Amino acid sequence: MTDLTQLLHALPGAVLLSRNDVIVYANHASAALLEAASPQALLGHTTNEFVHPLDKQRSSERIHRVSESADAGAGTPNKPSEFRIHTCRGNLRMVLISSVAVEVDGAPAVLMCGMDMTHQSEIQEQLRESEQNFRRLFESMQDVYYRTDAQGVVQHVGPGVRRVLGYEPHEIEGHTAEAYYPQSSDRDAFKAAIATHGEVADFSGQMVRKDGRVIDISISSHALFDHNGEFAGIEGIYRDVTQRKNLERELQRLATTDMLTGMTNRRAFLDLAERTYAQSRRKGTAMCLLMLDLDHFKSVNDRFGHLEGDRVLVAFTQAVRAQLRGSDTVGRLGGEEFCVLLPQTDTASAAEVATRILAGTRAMRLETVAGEAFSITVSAGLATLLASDKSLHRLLDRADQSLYSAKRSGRDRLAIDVSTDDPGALTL
Ligand SMILES: Nc1nc2c(ncn2[C@@H]2O[C@H](COP(=O)(O)OP(=O)(O)OP(=O)(O)O)[C@@H](O)[C@H]2O)c(=O)[nH]1
Repeated sequence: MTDLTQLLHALPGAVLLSRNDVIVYANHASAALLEAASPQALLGHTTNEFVHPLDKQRSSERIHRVSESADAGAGTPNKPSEFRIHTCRGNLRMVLISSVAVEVDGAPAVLMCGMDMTHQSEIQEQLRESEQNFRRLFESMQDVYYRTDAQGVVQHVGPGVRRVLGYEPHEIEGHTAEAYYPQSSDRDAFKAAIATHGEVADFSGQMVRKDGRVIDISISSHALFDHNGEFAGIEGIYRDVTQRKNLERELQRLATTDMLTGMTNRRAFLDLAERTYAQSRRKGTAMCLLMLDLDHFKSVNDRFGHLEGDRVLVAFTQAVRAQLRGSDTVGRLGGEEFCVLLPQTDTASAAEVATRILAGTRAMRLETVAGEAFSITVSAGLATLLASDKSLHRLLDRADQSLYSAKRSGRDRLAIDVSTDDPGALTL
């Protein structure tokens, strides 16, 4: 027994022996755990003295049960359980305790062993706190987190989906993501990008909300692979960028529109004409430019004032617009000079349009705010894209020259570029 006592003293785990709840033996590790001066200092104290008031009842019940479980000898140890313990110095510790009924020197006793879990408990608390922080962040995130399987079926979607798409997460989970894309081409382009690069960042697309409204979204995602390297799905986030897109669209509109007439401004018109020119050359399709310039517009300003002049410009551009197809574009090149871009149009058709514009302008019944009636006329110069044209500027120049010739020969008329080899080309 003496040898065994020496061994128990050397044991790193805390061991206590109690009889009628009074400590009759304590090893060095238990003195260290309870911050007692020595093992002897613990003798005569009850074990319950050290237990935190909130854990006292549970502790007494367990010791009572374990004592009763013994039938004339060693009983079954109870399951280890954590208890808050106050040390002799008043420090709080979390201790994992297990006890068993024993018989020592012919009398029943309870043998307890304890392990200090204070540190582990702190780690758990930190983990819990970090988990709670993560959850809070996840719940309040503006972005919607989502994960699909290899077939595109949504496995998980974050709570942000309520705000962005108006659905509860469970209404989305289990369905394929395709259902929420108004244009399948968006989803196809997204899948192709993921297949090629394994990820996409700030990918633009559109989605349909539960209430039917189409919103602009931006997606950042990456492909998932299983441990065999097989494609296992997609994980990422998307966010509602409708406001940003609307703002961008508005800025784009402002940057490309002439404020007075609402027609395309000079820079945007020339950009579009450049693109149309390149496309016509590539595809070998026809294209015409029609230059328009109001006649003696200075006299309108001089007679009625600049504001009346502005109203004439607005009325004139609306009258021009009314004669055109949706694919034609009116650009305000400056002042009272306009240009009409007529893609996929031959000279004869463009001349018909020009003649209608001239007649329409002539027929406009204008009236000042003060009620004075007047009318205006316009001169037009038409040029058709030629195989020999090396740049858009060549075409613009020829349309300009024609306009000059219309002005010189009396105004209120159309002049067609004479260098055109189109058989429908005429100088009116
Ligand atoms: N009201 C108004 N007038 C403008 C605007 N831009 C240019 N103008 C005027 O348009 C007139 C153009 O005059 P001119 O270039 O001499 O040409 P015109 O009088 O139309 O004569 P022709 O072109 O030779 O038939 C000038 O009086 C400009 O002040 C505008 O935004 N608003």
